[in-house]
Amino acid sequence: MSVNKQNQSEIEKEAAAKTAVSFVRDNDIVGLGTGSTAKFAIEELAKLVNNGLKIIGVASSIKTEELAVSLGIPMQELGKTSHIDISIDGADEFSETLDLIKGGGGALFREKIVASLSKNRIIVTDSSKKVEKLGAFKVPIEVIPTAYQYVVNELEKLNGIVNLRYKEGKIFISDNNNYIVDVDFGLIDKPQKLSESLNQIDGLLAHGLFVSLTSKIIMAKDGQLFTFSKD
Ligand SMILES: O=C[C@H](O)[C@H](O)[C@H](O)COP(=O)(O)O
Repeated sequence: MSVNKQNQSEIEKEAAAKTAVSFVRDNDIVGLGTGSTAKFAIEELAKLVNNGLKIIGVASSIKTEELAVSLGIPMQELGKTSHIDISIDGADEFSETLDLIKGGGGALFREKIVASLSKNRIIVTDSSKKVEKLGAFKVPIEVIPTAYQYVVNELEKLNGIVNLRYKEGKIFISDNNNYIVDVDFGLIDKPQKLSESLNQIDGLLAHGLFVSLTSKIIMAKDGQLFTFSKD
């Protein structure tokens, strides 16, 4: 990406994130996403908290927890949370049907739990994330190491090309001490069907296809805001 394109994408991410934060109300329990776009939302929320907004944050990753705590946002453990009023998170790809691919940063499992607990699920993105059909971005899948080879076999039966994720020369380990595989299924015609097939595989903890888990997507492009929602 050229420097200008990169700047443009950062500007778009920030604009979308700040808009999403305007939906947060006093006393909300707020799900905090992971990644470079969610980070803008967390920083904006922290400013409001320091000016008196009363919220409790719930983090979708260790990195987000550390950031939110360092900025002074009061936090509650995900495992002790039964309800989230609003969550704000990023995505790696989205379609106008509000289906997403997430997990580029490896946080998909906790992000899915946060989204599942949330009443109002807002996704914030720059314009590079919008696609006609999901699938150019390989689907991140979290795998319990003991089941690794079995899960690979099952993913190959679904015509997936499986790549174990590495970081800095070492196998990437998720916040939950599992592996991540990035799986190329080609362009995905039926995300719901693929999601259901993946959900059947023992040892596959979570996959990055988010279907029916989004209320609204806020995308910024060329200084304008675009909103995608079911209603
Ligand atoms: O695991 C990471 C998350 O799903 C992120 O929300 C996703 O990768 C988008 O990240 P970014 O906002 O940095 O593009």
